[in-house]
Amino acid sequence: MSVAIIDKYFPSLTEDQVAKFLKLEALYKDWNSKINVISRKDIDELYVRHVLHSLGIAKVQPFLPGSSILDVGTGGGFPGIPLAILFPETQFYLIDAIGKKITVVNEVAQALKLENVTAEQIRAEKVKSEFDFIVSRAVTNMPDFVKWVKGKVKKNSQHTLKNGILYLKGGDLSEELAIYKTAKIFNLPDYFEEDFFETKKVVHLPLKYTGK
Ligand SMILES: C[S@@+](CC[C@H](N)C(=O)[O-])C[C@H]1O[C@@H](n2cnc3c(N)ncnc32)[C@H](O)[C@@H]1O
Repeated sequence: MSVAIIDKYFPSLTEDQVAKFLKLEALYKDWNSKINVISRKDIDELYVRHVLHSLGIAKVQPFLPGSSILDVGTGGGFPGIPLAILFPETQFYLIDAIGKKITVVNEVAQALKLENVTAEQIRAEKVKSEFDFIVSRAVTNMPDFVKWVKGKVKKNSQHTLKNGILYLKGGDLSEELAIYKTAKIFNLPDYFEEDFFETKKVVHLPLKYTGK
């Protein structure tokens, strides 16, 4: 399936954004042959399985210009790169524990002239700054994730949600979140279970992490 599928769900893209999305396929096919960042069986479905899936976050939370987003465990740049194309005036900080993956992210960001992307090899636990939002996809279970990102969401964000994490993940989230019912870390049941666009996957997006 081609880049046209993005236009179906995001019809107001500029020519520059369409051109950037279009370039992703060749870039990732080339980089994936050198450093494996996307599973081989998925690379032909890049736009649906990776790009649109990442953009599911935009459906729930459009980011404001000037806001800052941390992408934890970005791998080859998901969801950070597609979101950075969609929100060119939002600053994205993409991190991963593995240096080779950050090499791919930097090369892709440079090829696309994405000036709103900074990428670094660093473990999530070591990040010191605070962000308006933390995004992530398929990295770890919720309890570990919460430990890593605790204290990294701004208390007074300009966003209506105030602060939050948007984590695309599968698995039985109700079980993983059960321990938070008493801790009140999440305002349950404030999380989404949706089949975004044509990804044919149910993903969970926990919202309104209170950061306490
Ligand atoms: C399954 S991959 C997912 C990559 C990407 N988010 C995606 O959806 O394609 C998980 C990634 O998380 C990274 N990771 C695991 N633990 C991490 C940590 N503590 N800090 C930063 N990155 C981590 C791994 O190196 C790996 O690249």
